[in-house]
Amino acid sequence: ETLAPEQEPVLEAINFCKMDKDEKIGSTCEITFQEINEMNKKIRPDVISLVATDFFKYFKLNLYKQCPFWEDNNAQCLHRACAVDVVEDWDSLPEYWQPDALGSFSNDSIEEDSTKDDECKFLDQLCAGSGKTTSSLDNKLEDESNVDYCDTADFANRDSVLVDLSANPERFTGYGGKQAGQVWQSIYQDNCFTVNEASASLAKDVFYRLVSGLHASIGTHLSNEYLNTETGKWEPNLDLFMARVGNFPERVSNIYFNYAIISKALWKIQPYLKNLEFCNSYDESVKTKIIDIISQFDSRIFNEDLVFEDDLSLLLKDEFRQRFKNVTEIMDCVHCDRCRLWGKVQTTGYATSLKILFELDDADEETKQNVVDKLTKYELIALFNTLDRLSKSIDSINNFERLYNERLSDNGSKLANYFQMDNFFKVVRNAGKLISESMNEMNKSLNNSLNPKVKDERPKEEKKMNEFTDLDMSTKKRRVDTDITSENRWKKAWKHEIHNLNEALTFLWRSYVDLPRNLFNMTLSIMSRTWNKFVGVDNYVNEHHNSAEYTLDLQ
Ligand SMILES: Cc1cc2nc3c(=O)[nH]c(=O)nc-3n(C[C@H](O)[C@H](O)[C@H](O)COP(=O)(O)OP(=O)(O)OC[C@H]3O[C@@H](n4cnc5c(N)ncnc54)[C@H](O)[C@@H]3O)c2cc1C
Repeated sequence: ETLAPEQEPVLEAINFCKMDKDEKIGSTCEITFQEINEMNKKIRPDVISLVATDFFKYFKLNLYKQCPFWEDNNAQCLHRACAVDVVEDWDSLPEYWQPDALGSFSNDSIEEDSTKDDECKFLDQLCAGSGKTTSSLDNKLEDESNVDYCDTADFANRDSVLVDLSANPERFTGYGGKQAGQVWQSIYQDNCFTVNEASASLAKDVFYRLVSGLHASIGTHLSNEYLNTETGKWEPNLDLFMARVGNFPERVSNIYFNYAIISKALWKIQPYLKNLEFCNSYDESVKTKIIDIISQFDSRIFNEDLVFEDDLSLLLKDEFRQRFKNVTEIMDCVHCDRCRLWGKVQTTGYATSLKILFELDDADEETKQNVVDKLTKYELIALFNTLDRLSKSIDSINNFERLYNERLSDNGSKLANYFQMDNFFKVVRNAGKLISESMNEMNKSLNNSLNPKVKDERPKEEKKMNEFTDLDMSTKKRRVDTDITSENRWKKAWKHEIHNLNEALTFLWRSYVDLPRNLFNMTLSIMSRTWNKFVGVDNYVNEHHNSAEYTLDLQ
């Protein structure tokens, strides 16, 4: 789509998130970026307090599972930041978590009853007698269903550990390099559907956006909580965010897209949540929070009916489900435990939302209720924690916007005129490729001029594009001129000439000043050479480099 002429000056003034806040976030979503920003502001406090409750802050995973897809040499990320603190110190838990308060529960009984989900029992006790959630978990573990988008049997594995998510925040760990790249590459490769390409295209698009949105959300968190080695504090790193996410509007928009997916899934199960009983003492407040959050959502946010609407739908849906299941299992190939933990939480959250979105519709009311009742508590925990991750990502993106503008105004340069607050999200309609390419280049030169230390990953990204051939990424144009305006070009040329003139005059001046010394050195050298010749010895006086010699620095 081409731009209306009156928009062009505004578009020239865009910085990294080249999206119009008033644009819709995708063809399957009747909602704009701005509407999601506003929605998120309203729910954020409730989401924060919900995931901090005892029901939602624990998750279970198997940290020792082998990578099922390729030969893994069991290497581990050994940074402290990669580690996960599992729940071992039971004494540190609040009173209502203690074995006494939980009746018959004890560590001995855990070891004896190894056929069941031990720590699940621990959680189940919290909701003792509360019916649905507890019993549905048990049912679920026995009932091998074919509507799952992730492997829920993992939650019943006796090697699994219970983890307090609030004690293991998702942040920068230092994990990366070839191994992390291999995991991402294989996740993106799962996007290659074999069924009829045309009918697969929308599903493929949804799949790609889900994965890319997850990737971008992780990138946002690791940039938002980055260890500043000078202060020892975890703080936002704007440059890192720009390099990983901010300079790629598509990635930012995929975070919003994932937000739409999760919130539509929650919107859809709202009528069937009545049977869920969380925990006696928290039941009411937890439920109230959930209802308050979901009541802010809007059914227009995502239209799942469009994704699998033609004849090939069933086949495609099966393939989609299996491929997404693979994505959740690839998490077992992640060498950094902390990253694996959050990767599992989020892929389980997405898998749960896909199950709700794509498996709930054809059923009658009773069957729908049954599907919701059968959600395991870990699926619910993952679903709400994934909402929290996305909600925090969106919050952080808005904060990075503020930091970016602050930096621009600190520089006090004329460039600030190009980046007014309102322009942050202004977009190139439908992210027209040509414009976005030139904007990327402009951002690059701006970043460099704002902060010479800015780490620009562009060449690396370009290099890696060969490895990620399935990714739909535009090829970057070679930069011809890094100046932004013709005014700047004249300024630069003027400075350049003045510098050269200065160099020439200094050179002349130094030649006159150095003349007597140079004449003396020359005479001495000729005399010594003549004397050596006269007495018949080799010439041992070599010309030596004069440190005082002035070199020209012409540009
Ligand atoms: C499951 C998982 C969880 C992780 N969790 C954490 C964590 O909690 N903390 C932490 O510090 N690190 C985490 N990492 C590592 C992190 O994601 C990066 O892999 C790492 O920081 C190295 O980044 P990179 O710049 O080399 O490129 P990577 O992020 O590894 O990306 C590889 C390539 O993918 C493409 N790409 C990048 N982002 C996107 C996107 N959003 N959409 C489409 N394509 C994209 C680019 O071509 C890029 O070169 C995790 C990795 C994985 C696989």
